[in-house]
Amino acid sequence: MRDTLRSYAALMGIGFRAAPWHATCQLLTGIVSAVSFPIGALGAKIIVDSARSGDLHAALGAALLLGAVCAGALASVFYYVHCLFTVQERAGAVATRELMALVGGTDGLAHHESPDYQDQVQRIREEQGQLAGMVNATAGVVRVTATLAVTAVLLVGIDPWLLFLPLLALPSLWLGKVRRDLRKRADEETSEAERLRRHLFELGTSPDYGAELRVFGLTDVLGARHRAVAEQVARRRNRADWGAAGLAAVDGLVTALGYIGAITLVLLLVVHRHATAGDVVLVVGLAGQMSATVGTAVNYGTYFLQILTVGRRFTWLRRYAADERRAAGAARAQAAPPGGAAAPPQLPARLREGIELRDVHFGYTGGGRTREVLRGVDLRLPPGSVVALVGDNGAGKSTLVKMLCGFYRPDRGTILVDGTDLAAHPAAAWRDRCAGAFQDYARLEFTVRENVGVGDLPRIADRDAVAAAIDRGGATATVAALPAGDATRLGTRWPDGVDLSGGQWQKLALARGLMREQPLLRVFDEPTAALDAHTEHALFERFAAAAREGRDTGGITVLVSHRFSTVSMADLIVVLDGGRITETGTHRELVALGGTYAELYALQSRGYR
Ligand SMILES: Nc1ncnc2c1ncn2[C@@H]1O[C@H](COP(=O)(O)OP(=O)(O)OP(=O)(O)O)[C@@H](O)[C@H]1O
Repeated sequence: MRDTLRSYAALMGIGFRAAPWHATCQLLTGIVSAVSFPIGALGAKIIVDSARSGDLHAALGAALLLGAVCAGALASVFYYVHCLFTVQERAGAVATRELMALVGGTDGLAHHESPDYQDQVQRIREEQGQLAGMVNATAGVVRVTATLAVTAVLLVGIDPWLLFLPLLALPSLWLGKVRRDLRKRADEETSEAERLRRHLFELGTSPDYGAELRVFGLTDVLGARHRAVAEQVARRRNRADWGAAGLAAVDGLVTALGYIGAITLVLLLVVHRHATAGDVVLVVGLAGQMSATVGTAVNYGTYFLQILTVGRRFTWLRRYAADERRAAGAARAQAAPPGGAAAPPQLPARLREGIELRDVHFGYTGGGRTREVLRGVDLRLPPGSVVALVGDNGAGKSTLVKMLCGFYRPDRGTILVDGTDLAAHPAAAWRDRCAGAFQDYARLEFTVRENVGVGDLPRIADRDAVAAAIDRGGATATVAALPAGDATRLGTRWPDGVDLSGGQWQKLALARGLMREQPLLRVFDEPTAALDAHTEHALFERFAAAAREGRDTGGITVLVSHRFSTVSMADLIVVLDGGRITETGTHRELVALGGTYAELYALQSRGYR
């Protein structure tokens, strides 16, 4: 219950924060328009009764009241609709931003691997439009409640038994909830299949996979799989829809019987002179309106509950993010030096001792089990050094790089930065001192300048700094050849957008990773796979020279590459195998050792001869 209230408050908060005036007016104008119909029916009753008793003044007064009520209802409906759209639009933007902050704002990456998390995020993505709808749903429920309340008062005035008419809304609401539950269960049961269906669609239509699909002739296979999955989803959802349709028929029957019963009762009252002709008009009007009101009540009630479900997911995400923050805070507190000050330790301006990994273990958790990927890694990265990580695919190189960046916390062991546990530092403070380029670099469809400048946000508008980073990334010629130079917009979905080759995108990602000038840690996790070996070698030679020049800050450069011509220039080479370090040393030392490195180096060198 507390969760439900919290979810409700969160979603109403989004609407009221986004458009406070319009949200308030939507609720108020909703009430005005809701009571106008029963009041109008009352006006009709007074007109009929006054006409029958020959009271012209009362009849004309009631006619005037009716006209005023109609005018008020029309005006309030217009403003209600205006408020509805305004709230919906503004709240949608606020909700989307909050969602982006929740998903992208957590310190680490571990949540992206949790199936539970992915499932919630996927569903919330599909239903995100509803996050903005709570003010609308509440206004709808308030409107229906106001109509039912005024109707009940008017009916009780004729005969208390007529109260059963508005009370018929209750079974209708219950049947509506059962119908909604049927559909919800079907959606939940088909959510995995639905994800697969979307993935197949994406594979079949994305330009990224076009070449492979054609080479392997996969289009038909994907189509057949898509058909099978779509049929499975449709079968399950159809079953739920038929069940819901049956319940809707029962609901309609109950409402119709209620209508007939109310009119019969008031006619009997007239026959026994306990009611007037005007009462018949009033009951016919109210009962006729009742089925529409009950229908609206069911729709808004269902909509309300649906949004509440999305709200619970939203609250779940919020809580997840808060738990993550708390866990990071607890880890920081635990890692803080004993007897240290309450404030977190400061990162040094320059590294003196370097970075040290002590018995670091880490595993990815999925499907209820953890698979260990790093097993007792002990490693010292000296200040100002260029360190290369090598090893077979899946050896754990990228995982180690991500741990150094603070994206994952070790399951066991510690990472020390100048002797202080990395976990003791706020994640954001450490990330501000890191830079890098990764295998899965982002293709940001902004201008070239922004694409590179986001690598150091405070200097994004500094054209010289961006040009220098583009030069360091070896992308000057690429950018010069673009129609508007560094102001060229990238991406084919924009009218003036230009697409780049894989290698050109990678050079921009490299330039982005080189925007920060004096980070304590710079990582290059195979960001040059699309470049030829000579270009990669030349670029890394320049990076290494720049890193060595900047040794006064003690910054460490870690690079991952499968090309030994690049790796050989590092000050320290680390060979990883199955999550363990098997060899460390300089190129010369490792060749002399005659182990895995020497063997692989010899193999690649022969290939180049
Ligand atoms: N997000 C993840 N969730 C679960 N397992 C993962 C994840 N990322 C990597 N792994 C697994 O961890 C192991 C190490 O992966 P990692 O990417 O660190 O290797 P790598 O040495 O960088 O490989 P490559 O040279 O292919 O890039 C692999 O077996 C991989 O399947």
